[in-house]
Amino acid sequence: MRRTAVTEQNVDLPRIEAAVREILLAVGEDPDREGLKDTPRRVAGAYAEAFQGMFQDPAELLGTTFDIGHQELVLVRNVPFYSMCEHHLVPFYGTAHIGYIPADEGKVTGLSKLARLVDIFAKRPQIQEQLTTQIADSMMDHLDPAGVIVVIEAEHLCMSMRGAAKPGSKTVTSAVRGALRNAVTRSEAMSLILHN
Ligand SMILES: Nc1nc2c(ncn2[C@@H]2O[C@H](COP(=O)(O)OP(=O)(O)OP(=O)(O)O)[C@@H](O)[C@H]2O)c(=O)[nH]1
Ligand SMILES: [Zn+2]
Repeated sequence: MRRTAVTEQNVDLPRIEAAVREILLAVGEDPDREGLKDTPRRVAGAYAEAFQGMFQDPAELLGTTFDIGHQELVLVRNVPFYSMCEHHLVPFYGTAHIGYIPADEGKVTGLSKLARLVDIFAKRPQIQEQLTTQIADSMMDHLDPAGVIVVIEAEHLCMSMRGAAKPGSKTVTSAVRGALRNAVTRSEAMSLILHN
């Protein structure tokens, strides 16, 4: 399933508004009181923004490439992101580190595209492992690189503000593909990632 349009119009805002009104009623609130009367509309807009990655196409984003004959590691470190845990629909957020080695005939993309790629997959109902592998696999699919490494560190509000209630705990995930699976290359990339 591929959806390409990049607009909030793809999200059914009235449907979210109706659902938010139901939630407010269900917790015993009065959705018509002054402070809450615009809340369903605001939440619908906020959700449309939080899930806009559903309607963006990584193939299109990574479609603009160029060849600069660089076949060494390119690493973009500390890309901040906000995502929504698909189990609880509360945020998880942190930083992504994305590296790749262009192949002989491989393509190089703009650095900003890598940062935007994180958002395409972060702005969906997500789990951290899947976010990590989707970024890595999408780079493998669209840039034909020799290798890819993606490392993500995040705090999950579903673990901080509720449930296990462990604020400050960080989850780290990685996805490594192709030549970056090689122990030496991988450890070079990891030392650059950790060199904060
Ligand atoms: N693997 C993984 N788990 C996640 C992620 N985000 C949230 N979770 C976990 O998903 C699990 C859902 O567990 P359930 O037992 O179905 O839900 P729950 O009763 O709300 O669980 P608690 O959070 O332990 O209260 C929890 O352990 C969450 O910590 C993620 O990105 N990756
Ligand atoms: Zn959760």
